[in-house]
Amino acid sequence: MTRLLEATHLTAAYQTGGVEVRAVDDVSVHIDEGEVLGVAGESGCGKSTLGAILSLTARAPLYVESGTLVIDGQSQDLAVGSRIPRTWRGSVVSLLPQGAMNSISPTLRVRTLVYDVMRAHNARISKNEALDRARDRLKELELPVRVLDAYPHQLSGGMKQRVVTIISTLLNPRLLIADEPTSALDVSSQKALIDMLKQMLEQKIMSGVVFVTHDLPVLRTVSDRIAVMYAGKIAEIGPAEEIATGPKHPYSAALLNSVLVPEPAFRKKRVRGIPGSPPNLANPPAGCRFHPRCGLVMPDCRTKEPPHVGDELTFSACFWSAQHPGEAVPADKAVPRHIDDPTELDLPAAGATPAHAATTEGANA
Ligand SMILES: Nc1ncnc2c1ncn2[C@@H]1O[C@H](COP(=O)(O)OP(=O)(O)OP(=O)(O)O)[C@@H](O)[C@H]1O
Repeated sequence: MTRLLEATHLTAAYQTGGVEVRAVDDVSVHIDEGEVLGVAGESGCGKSTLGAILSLTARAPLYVESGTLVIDGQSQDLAVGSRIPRTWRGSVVSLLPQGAMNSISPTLRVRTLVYDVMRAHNARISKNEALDRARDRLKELELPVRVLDAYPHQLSGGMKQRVVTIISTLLNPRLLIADEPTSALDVSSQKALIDMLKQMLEQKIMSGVVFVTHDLPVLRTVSDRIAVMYAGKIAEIGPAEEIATGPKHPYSAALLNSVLVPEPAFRKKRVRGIPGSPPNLANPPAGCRFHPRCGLVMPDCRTKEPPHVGDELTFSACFWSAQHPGEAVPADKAVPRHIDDPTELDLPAAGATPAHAATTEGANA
């Protein structure tokens, strides 16, 4: 397998009103050519922020403190102050942002949007050239060329999302970062979009996809590997089937156990929520960030950073995994039945806004 992306030591924080929320903390991810990497985790765990860093779209109040991307042997430093060449955005990495299909202006035809996007990357491109490129792409993907003449409201939700995906990839980016692309779609439109993304990978329109969603069944269908994030860090990363059927990190096991869908693999399991709530990232717990909610917690978890057990493509960041290498977590042991000391959870005071309720507009706009 050829390596497409090496992203190392990514750290970024939101700085608002004197409070620093480190939403992604020393995360490294690697993607091979042709792979779809799914990113899962509860709301507020840093999925969209990771997407913003990888797609080079982080902007105030989100500041990248450190990190390097290597794509096709070209290295790019991401820390604040680094010069990011214009050519990287759109043609090396491209973002399909959360809610993109609802942010299309209702007064513009799709063809105008295509031209505006292409012109933003190449001021000298003619309208005909831009539209020819879009027409060819629609034909390659067996979609009707007449969508170019439509206004957004004339397209179904599923078609709108496929069109936005096509526009985001007109420059053939090496890596597409898709943030919750299927969340607002019905199941048949979800399937159509996933099939189209796979077709685009086969046709080498792009060479890899980072697919961010909280929807585990969708991730299992679309991803080759899944990264499970918790409180700004990767708890576990591994082949999608292994994560879905034999997770090695207690948090992955707990997350899977709380899925409420009638999928055959999940149907036999007793669905159980995860007690407590994710920590406030302005003040995360010491040691393993999941330790206050973990059923397999041991003394080291409270004070020490957990080791990565495995290799760079497949690992579980966990002391239990270090003692049980290769073993799946027993699902009924992943979380405690009760949490005796709720103060350990760093819950917000009554009436306070949880940290993860803040807007992400700044990061992905
Ligand atoms: N503009 C912002 N200002 C301050 N904090 C923010 C901002 N945007 C996000 N955060 C915080 O950063 C953390 C990570 O947020 P992020 O949106 O990346 O999570 P997520 O996993 O994508 O969540 P969701 O699934 O709800 O989109 C959260 O604690 C959130 O409160």
